[in-house]
Amino acid sequence: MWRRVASLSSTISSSSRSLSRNQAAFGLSIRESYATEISKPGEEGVLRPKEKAPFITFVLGGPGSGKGTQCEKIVETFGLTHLSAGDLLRREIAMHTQNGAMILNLIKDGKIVPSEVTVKLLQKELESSNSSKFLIDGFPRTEENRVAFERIVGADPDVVLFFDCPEEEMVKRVLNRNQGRVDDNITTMKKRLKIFEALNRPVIDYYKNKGKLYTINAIGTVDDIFKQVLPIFTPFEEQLKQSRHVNPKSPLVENSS
Ligand SMILES: Nc1ncnc2c1ncn2[C@@H]1O[C@H](COP(=O)(O)OP(=O)(O)O)[C@@H](O)[C@H]1O
Ligand SMILES: O=c1ccn([C@@H]2O[C@H](COP(=O)(O)OP(=O)(O)O)[C@@H](O)[C@H]2O)c(=O)[nH]1
Ligand SMILES: [Mg+2]
Repeated sequence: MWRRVASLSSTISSSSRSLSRNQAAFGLSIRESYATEISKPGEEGVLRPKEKAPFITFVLGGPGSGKGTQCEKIVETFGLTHLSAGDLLRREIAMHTQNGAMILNLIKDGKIVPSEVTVKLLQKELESSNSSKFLIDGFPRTEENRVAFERIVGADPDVVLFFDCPEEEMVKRVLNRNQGRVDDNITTMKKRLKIFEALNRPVIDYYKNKGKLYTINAIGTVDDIFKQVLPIFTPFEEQLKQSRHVNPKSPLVENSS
């Protein structure tokens, strides 16, 4: 669904001037204009509503706060498609792509990869997916990331989760993670915590001010924490039920028996 809509993005950017005119004329935002179909011959200048924008959840929290772990539970229960920005970047390293070496150096040093690189990777995944409900894990890390996503993808999150965890706990978890990650060591972890406070906090505050932020106390067992996550999605029940990838065991799927 999203792929079909987003494939219009090249048409849109190549005719941005006429699009702005159309947007102005119809009072449409970029997000809404992605959800329209360009008119057929004989219907010039008419933008007809076509597809709904995707349901997007951003998952924020410091390193080791449990984002990835809770994302797995959310996917299992609600069938959203999980896109981990960190995993996409690590895949670039593993595949030795053009940006692979640069990404590796930044991750080793706990620094943030240029927004354009990360947003393009996310955009590719969003466009090639048949899903219309996404969990974007570990992104946006900075205000610049947030603005770049808005500009390039042209979508806003419906929900922003923030896993709030004390630093000592995050350090303990990261040092015990055991996934062989180049950044799971005390030196890089200290840098990552500083970068989280300096660059990710403003993003968290931004969504708080927009009324989209859901703060979760990330201390406790995985299941206890998930109990706080579950009700956040209840108001979105109808939208999530329409997902093609929804897990049949999801509490949001009506029992047919
Ligand atoms: N509630 C929890 N209590 C204890 N350990 C946890 C909890 N949630 C996750 N972990 C563990 O902590 C480590 C970091 O979790 P992860 O989900 O990878 O965090 P993040 O994606 O935020 O860095 C992993 O080894 C994970 O198994
Ligand atoms: O949008 C992103 C996501 C991740 N990273 C880099 O990838 C690392 C690991 O991110 P991930 O989300 O996998 O780490 P987690 O918070 O889950 O431990 C970060 O420290 C950054 O160096 C980045 O630059 N931009
Ligand atoms: Mg993670």
